[in-house]
Amino acid sequence: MPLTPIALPGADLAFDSAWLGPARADALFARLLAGVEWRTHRIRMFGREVDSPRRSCWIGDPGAGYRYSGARFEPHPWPRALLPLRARLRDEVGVDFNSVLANLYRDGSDRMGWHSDDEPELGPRPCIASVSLGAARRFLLKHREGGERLAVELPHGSLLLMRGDTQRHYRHALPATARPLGPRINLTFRRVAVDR
Ligand SMILES: O=C(O)CCC(=O)C(=O)O
Ligand SMILES: [Fe+2]
Repeated sequence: MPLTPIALPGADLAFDSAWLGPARADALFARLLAGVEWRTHRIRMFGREVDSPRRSCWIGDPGAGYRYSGARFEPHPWPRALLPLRARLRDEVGVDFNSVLANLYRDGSDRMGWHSDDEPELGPRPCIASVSLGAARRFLLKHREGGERLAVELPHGSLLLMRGDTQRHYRHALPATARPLGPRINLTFRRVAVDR
């Protein structure tokens, strides 16, 4: 299936609901679930440090680190299973992503609050490629000032691209759901400035 634009004023979104076929998506999900060093990260909420309501792992090239509470952390090395995705995204999207934030939502109560991916090391108009595996969840976007809102269901094997001014104008979130759901893995491929 091709990447298809999703119309949303001030954003630049493209979506493929079946970027990975079911067999590939199943295999990748199983390998990442078992093979990634999933950890509960500490995040700042309302000025306090709390456990994030999900498991995560930063993955990337040496030096493509991430900043947290003033410190810079080295990412985990790329699992072999992710290298074909990186190469395919380079070909199809034209971006050589050098890092990935992997998130594991163990069930419907795991979630991610409203935020923009607007860290300075991503640059002013970042391209972020979001691959989803496992249970389908609702992804929300909300304009910072205007009333525009969008909900997209992200199924197993889907790819959502956020480009251009999307992060500048919009926040996004993955809300909890009361529906009984199995685990979901999300991979956000990013290109960060390398600290060398
Ligand atoms: O799980 C998702 O679909 C969103 C993840 C996200 O927004 C992020 O990693 O910054
Ligand atoms: Fe995000």
